[in-house]
Parts: sequence; structure tokens; C-alpha cells
Amino acid sequence: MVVSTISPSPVLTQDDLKKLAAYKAVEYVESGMVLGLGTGSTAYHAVNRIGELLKQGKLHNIIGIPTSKRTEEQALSLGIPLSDLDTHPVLDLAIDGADEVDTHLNLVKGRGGSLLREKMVEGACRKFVVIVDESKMVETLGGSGLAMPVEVVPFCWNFTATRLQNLFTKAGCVAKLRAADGGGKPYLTDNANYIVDLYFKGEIGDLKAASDEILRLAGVVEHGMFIDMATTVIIAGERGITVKNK
Ligand SMILES: O=C(CO)[C@H](O)[C@H](O)COP(=O)(O)O
Repeated sequence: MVVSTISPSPVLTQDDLKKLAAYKAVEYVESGMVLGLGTGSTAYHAVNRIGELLKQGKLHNIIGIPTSKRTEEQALSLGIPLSDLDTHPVLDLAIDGADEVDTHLNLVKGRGGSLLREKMVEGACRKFVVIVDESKMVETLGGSGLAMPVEVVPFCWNFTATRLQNLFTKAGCVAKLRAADGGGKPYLTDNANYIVDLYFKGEIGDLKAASDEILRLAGVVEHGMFIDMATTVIIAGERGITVKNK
């Protein structure tokens, strides 16, 4: 793993840090590329920057593949030409945020709800650049006490949630159905599925084994562990930008 650190910065807000990481990632974009466009408050800055460079004529012939309806709307409003994986099954580069990044550059994604499309798009990229502020860096995934999302079909979701929780009893896992903003109804993904958030008290353990066990359950569509997918992680912190390459 190659690590490089670039220039210190003054006191910045978390959003400033997200923007710094996003702008740094957009330096990897070249004219003619097919790009995966991520979802979330960090990726938002990257998509805006790509739109800005296109408008200024500094980038040409970009094709974006959005990872959510939200990003699709944003990209269209900026005049970024869009396509899909059916037409472009191999992408040059994707830029996206993450909820957690571990020391091996494995990720938790999907607290913003777009994990399935993100995994499809980012899994089809030659290069996947992840952009985070330093608060997202963790020793081990799931250890922050925050959610590890799993997209499930709505049919008997409670049955699936219970089976998910039972997979990780040793890790003190609690499975909760994600509610839509305002409570009441379940959160619906862009694919009309539900999300069950897994909360761990202990360690998940072997990530690949956990992934296999989750995906073996009928009713599960995809989970938010992105194992061995990121090729570069750009971390913005108070002391500057750190770039980690696989
Ligand atoms: O996985 C995601 C959405 O499904 C986001 O990339 C992740 O939640 C990070 O979001 P943010 O940049 O807003 O912190």
C-alpha cells in the first residue's frame, strides 16, 4: 500500500473536508472517460466539480453512470451526459464516499441507501476512488457502533432481519428495519426494497466469511461491505489530504 500526504490546512468544517477530498478525486478524471458517479454528501461535491469542469470546457466527452436517482437528478441538472451499465459494462473510474474505511481499504457503504447500485457500478470500474473525511477511518468495519446496511426484499422482511441477526449473535448484532424520514413507513431504496441495518457490539470477524453468509440468505439482495473494491482512498483531515493506494 502506497501512502502520500499533501499540505496542511487551516481549521475546516466537515463539509469543507468532504469537498477537499472530492476535488482531489476529480483530478483523476480525464476527457473521454466513462465515470461512476457516487451518492451522498461527499460524492455530491465531486459530481458538482465534474459538471463545473465540463461547463468550463476543461473536460470533454464524459459519460456518467449514476449510482442513485438522486445523483442522476443532480448530474442531469449539471448537463453531465448519462448512460447505464447495459451500454457501458466497463467503466474507467468511479468516485464515491463511504461510511467507514478500514486499514485494508475495505468499506461500509449504504447508510445513504444506495448500496446496491453503488456496488454494481463500482464493481464494474477499472479504478474506484473513495473520498472521505478523516472521521470515516476505522480499525475494523462495524466497530464504530453505526449501521452496516443490508438491502432486503420487502416480502417477510422481519424473517430475513431475524436470520441476519442470528448470523452474528456472538458479535452482539441487533438488526433494525430502516424507517423513512419522518418515521412510520419503511425506507424504500431506488429498487423498491427495504434496508435492514445491522448494529454490532463486538467484531464482525472475517469479512469475506460474513459476506458469504449474508448473501446466502434468500431475501437478501446485497450488503454494504465493499471488500477489496477500492483502489484509492482520499482522506481529508485537519492536517491535509492523505492518499492511500492499494
Ligand atoms: O454509501 C453511500 C450512500 O449509499 C455514501 O457514499 C455514504 O453513506 C457516505 O455518505 P456521505 O458522503 O454523505 O458521508
